Amino acid sequence: MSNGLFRIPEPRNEPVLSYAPGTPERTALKKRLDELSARELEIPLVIGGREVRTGRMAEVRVPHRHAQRLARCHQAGPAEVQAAIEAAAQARRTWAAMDPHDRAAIFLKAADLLAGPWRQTLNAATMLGQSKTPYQAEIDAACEIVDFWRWNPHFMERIHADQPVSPPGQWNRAEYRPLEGFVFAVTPFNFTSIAANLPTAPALMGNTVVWKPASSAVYSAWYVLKLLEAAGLPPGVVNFVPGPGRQVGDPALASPELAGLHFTGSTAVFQGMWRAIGEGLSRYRGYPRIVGETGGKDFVFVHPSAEVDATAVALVRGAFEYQGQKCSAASRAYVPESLWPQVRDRILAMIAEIRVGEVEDFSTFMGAVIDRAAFDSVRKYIGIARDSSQAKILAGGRSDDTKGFFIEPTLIETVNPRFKLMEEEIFGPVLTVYVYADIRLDEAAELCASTSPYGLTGAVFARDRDAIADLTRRFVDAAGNFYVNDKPTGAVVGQQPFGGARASGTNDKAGSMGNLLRWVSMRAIKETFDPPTRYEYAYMRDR
Ligand SMILES: NC(=O)c1ccc[n+]([C@@H]2O[C@H](COP(=O)([O-])OP(=O)(O)OC[C@H]3O[C@@H](n4cnc5c(N)ncnc54)[C@H](O)[C@@H]3O)[C@@H](O)[C@H]2O)c1
Ligand SMILES: N[C@@H](CCC=O)C(=O)O
Repeated sequence: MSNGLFRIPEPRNEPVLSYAPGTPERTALKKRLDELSARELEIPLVIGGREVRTGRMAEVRVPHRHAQRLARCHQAGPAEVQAAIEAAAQARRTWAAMDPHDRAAIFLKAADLLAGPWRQTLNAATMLGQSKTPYQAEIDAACEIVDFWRWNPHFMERIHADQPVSPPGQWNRAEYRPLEGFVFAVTPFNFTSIAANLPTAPALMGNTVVWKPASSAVYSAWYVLKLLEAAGLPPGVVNFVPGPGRQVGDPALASPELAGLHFTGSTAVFQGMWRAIGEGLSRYRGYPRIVGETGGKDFVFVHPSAEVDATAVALVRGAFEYQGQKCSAASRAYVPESLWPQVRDRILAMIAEIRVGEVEDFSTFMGAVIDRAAFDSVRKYIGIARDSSQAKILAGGRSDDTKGFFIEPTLIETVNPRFKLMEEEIFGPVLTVYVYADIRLDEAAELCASTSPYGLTGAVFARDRDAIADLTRRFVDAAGNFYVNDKPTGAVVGQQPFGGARASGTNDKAGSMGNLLRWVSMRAIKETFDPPTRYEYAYMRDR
């Protein structure tokens, strides 16, 4: 332990670079894209710091150019999961005992490496593997990961600083112990930052981790792991076991050593995992901590006092950036009929300009959706609108999978506020709008608050201050991240802690003290300096 009350450096958010023509970051990113694109990787498992090759292979392809194979990835199964659990147990002995400042230093160093020499590797890997544009990669794979790794040590310090009072004669202490067992981190395809944060937040708090990345994002996940190794993360702290969901998930959840699940992904998968833990409860040493951030059906509610241009831009960016594949994406909007013609025409004008294509072409605003399953699923939803008398496709709706999984930004108007596309998560570039009569605003707000089972993000556009206050109150349970006059995407660590309630998850807020508290188990220590030496109490003395 340290002989000093060390202070974690004050966190600050990593500035977002512009990649504008002529900037050094643009040149560096293009060079790195060329370098990564020129070679195919073979991605092994990494268990206890050793590379493991199973020979059972999955392919990683570029979503916007699916003829190109980026990598072949070895797949884990039950035997490798068991080996990863054992490696985590072995590493826990020294990692849990390590001074928290030393653990923090590893992640702070990783943050600096990423802000500097590793930045364009993670950005390029995310662009190629997940079809993100330079800006979308930068805010995710560079800035948000750096932010997680700078802010989490700060939050850890604040947790450790929270100590009980000590009356005279005693010293009371709170110790924030890591959980007794391993944490299973299961990460989604759509954010490299989530892939980086889910294993490392519990690790920072002294836990060791078995990490299952999403198969469709294993390419950038591999570089996250290599960066952590470069920053000095000891072997066995994070064990990397890519593979099919159930092949990896079932044995991990069945292990008596499971102490926590850190999940982000779809609601259905999370609910299945929760059930599996519940049904097997008696096998565990304790009660596994379950943290899961899941799906959304995020809304924009437009008040008649809203500013048209700001509303239209928020809808376009909120709905179509990263092809609508954000849990926070605007996918349903409620617009008053008095504003709709102007808002609609502004959106149509922007959609007409938007370029969809290969993200290495820096003039694109959108790339491809992640894979064929996503492509088929989004097309199915568009087909439902096309076939319905209750909906009209105002723009987009076409798709092309000849070279990549491209889907046009699609604007749909429906006359049914409970139309399927107003209720279900689509996870693609589809925005459905219900136009309400201005005099029926109350009813529209009630519909907006109650239509979907989710409660992740939502936004209100209004200039009228009373309306802002009123709608903020009405939507109190409808969104864990609520925006006023801003799009519902783009939360920043340390600024808007992220997560939703209802079917959207446990709302433990990634990148906050709340999340880190789930990975520790407090021990209260009381030390008495001059303990009593007689058993009687004072009131007994007149006997
Ligand atoms: N709320 C949030 O913060 C947030 C953030 C990002 C994504 N999401 C949600 O994630 C979803 C999109 O991501 P996705 O397509 O990667 O989600 P997904 O649920 O298909 O997969 C998530 C992870 O779970 C794994 N998995 C699937 N079945 C499993 C099983 N039976 N056992 C163990 N692991 C299993 C996958 O391989 C992947 O690693 C959307 O619903 C989106 O809203 C939510
Ligand atoms: N935190 C991200 C969304 C993550 C989910 O996909 C945002 O705020 O847009």
